[in-house]
Amino acid sequence: MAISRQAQRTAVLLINLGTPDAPTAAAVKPYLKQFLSDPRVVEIPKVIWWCILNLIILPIRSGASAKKYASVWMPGPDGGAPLLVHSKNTAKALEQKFIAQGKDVLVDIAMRYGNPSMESVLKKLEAKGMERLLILPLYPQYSATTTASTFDEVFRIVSGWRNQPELRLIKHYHDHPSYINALKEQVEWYWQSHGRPDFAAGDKLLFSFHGVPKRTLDKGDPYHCECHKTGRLLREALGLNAEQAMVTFQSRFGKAEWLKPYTAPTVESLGHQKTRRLDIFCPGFPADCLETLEEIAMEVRDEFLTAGGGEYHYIACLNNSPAWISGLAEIANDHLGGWPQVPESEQALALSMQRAAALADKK
Ligand SMILES: C=CC1=C(C)c2cc3[nH]c(cc4nc(cc5[nH]c(cc1n2)c(C)c5CCC(=O)O)C(CCC(=O)O)=C4C)c(C)c3C=C
Ligand SMILES: [Fe+2]
Ligand SMILES: [Fe+2]
Repeated sequence: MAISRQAQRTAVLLINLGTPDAPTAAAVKPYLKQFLSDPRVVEIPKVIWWCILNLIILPIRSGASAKKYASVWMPGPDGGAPLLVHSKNTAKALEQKFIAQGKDVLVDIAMRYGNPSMESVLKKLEAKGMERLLILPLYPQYSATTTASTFDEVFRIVSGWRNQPELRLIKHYHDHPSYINALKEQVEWYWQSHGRPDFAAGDKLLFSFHGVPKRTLDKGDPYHCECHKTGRLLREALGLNAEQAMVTFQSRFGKAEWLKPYTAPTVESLGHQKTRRLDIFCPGFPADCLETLEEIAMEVRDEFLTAGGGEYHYIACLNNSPAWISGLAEIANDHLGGWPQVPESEQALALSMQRAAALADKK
């Protein structure tokens, strides 16, 4: 099919990790298989890992994970996997933000694993006349396991195209003032309605980031440093010290050593110490997902309470918070600068079509 390039449009593509299509073992299995077969994610020799994955992990984990997904699945016609629902809402809100700023930018969301696949969304954008493409991974901290894998997949897909778009990539924004400000506002917004912890009385705030194997740090992956920088900047923005607000790493997978301190044992030990109140926030996850809603808000909560801890407060991820949507627009705008603008008449036409489509969506 011949695709019109007359529109010369710029697109911002948000990319998140991915999630199964349904909370069932049958749907979780292919998603996990695609995810865990990525050599950027699991760096174990191919043949050995193929056997472990297909003969042990997938048969056992698919069913167990499906039950966990079922416990957080969002109901209703706009429901589904939380990661997808929140990421889609973020893309819609960002598109609205650009329209309000008078910018003609296409915005969409794709998943690295599962659906909507990066390939299908890129094809859709190509059909809409995309000529310039900004990749914005929903990973504020760079890691080869996530960001690099996403970039690899973009290159792989467009390498097959005859007419390629101009391409820009956002590597990280772990210390971007707009991101830090959105995190700070999210924590303070929670405290406005649930009271602020009494840090002088020993209450704690914990920043839990997704873990990665320690050997990735030894090999030079900057993820660990970037998580700590985010943690420090957020702590300073909230006026707290390193004892009051700690950084930990969650979601350990397998037997190898991962980044420490681990979230669950830290929380358990705070429970044993009879910590009066523990607030926990996941700054590295822009969207709530299985790892935050099930692991942190349910499993780790139980461990804290069982160990003898007092109040446990889970602070939701940024999701669609106004400060985050403004922050994302600023992060994107920093990288869109200098790209040729479409002629004004074309831009006005594209914008009015976009507005009409947005209005039709609302109805
Ligand atoms: C080898 C294993 C894994 C690495 C390395 C890893 C890195 C990593 N992951 C995220 C973000 C997310 N991970 C999520 C789920 C998830 N992660 C792993 C394993 C590794 N992650 C597994 C097996 C799963 C699936 C769930 C399970 O079966 O327990 C999610 C949530 C997905 C959802 O559907 O809600 C996110 C988000 C980051 C940021 C990261 C490295 C920096
Ligand atoms: Fe993960
Ligand atoms: Fe988990």
